[in-house]
Amino acid sequence: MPISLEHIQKVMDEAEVLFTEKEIEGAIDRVAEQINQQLADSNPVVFCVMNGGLIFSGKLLMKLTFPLEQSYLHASRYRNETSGGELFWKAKPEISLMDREVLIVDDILDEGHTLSAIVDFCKRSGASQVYTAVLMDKQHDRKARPGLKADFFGLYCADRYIFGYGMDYKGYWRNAAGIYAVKGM
Ligand SMILES: O=P(O)(O)OC[C@H]1O[C@H](OP(=O)(O)OP(=O)(O)O)[C@H](O)[C@@H]1O
Ligand SMILES: Nc1nc2[nH]cnc2c(=O)[nH]1
Repeated sequence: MPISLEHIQKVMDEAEVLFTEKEIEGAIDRVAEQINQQLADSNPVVFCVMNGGLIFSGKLLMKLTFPLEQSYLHASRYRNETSGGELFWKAKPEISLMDREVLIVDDILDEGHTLSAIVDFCKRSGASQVYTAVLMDKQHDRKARPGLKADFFGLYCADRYIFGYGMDYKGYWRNAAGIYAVKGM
């Protein structure tokens, strides 16, 4: 069934604000500071995980103050749905990862299957070290493996379906300048 714009607007009107733009920008500053301290001499290639990682990557990259290369990859498990399925590669990295330090930047670590599969792929492709950075870490006990964490993360969020700052609700509201939870989800 096609999604109605009325429904999309209603979801925003009824959503709960979890984090304001100011709070998120503070978190991005903190993540950037940690990455600047740890990766400054590593000449990394930084991959944005499309689509959700777009806004966090863009904001983060401008705060990194050392030489790096930037690229993107596109792997999706949700494909505009609100529950995850099989990982589907839409674009694998084009740049060689052989003997490179790699930083993967994504919007959210939920169950972590997406990030784990991307990290495994990078290691199999010859990366010497793979780091991960996510804006949000969702709190629950369904992680792909117990204790799974990103190397760098911005904020913890509740076990709700969230959108904004790159994260979508059915393909919409990636542009929302805050992080919102869908009512009832
Ligand atoms: O930790 P997981 O449970 O694997 O979920 C996290 C992934 O889900 C979202 O991607 P999605 O597949 O929705 O694609 P998108 O980035 O295009 O929204 C998000 O951007 C992460 O990549
Ligand atoms: N937009 C969005 N994508 C996700 N992918 C995994 N969890 C989420 C979530 O809560 N929101």
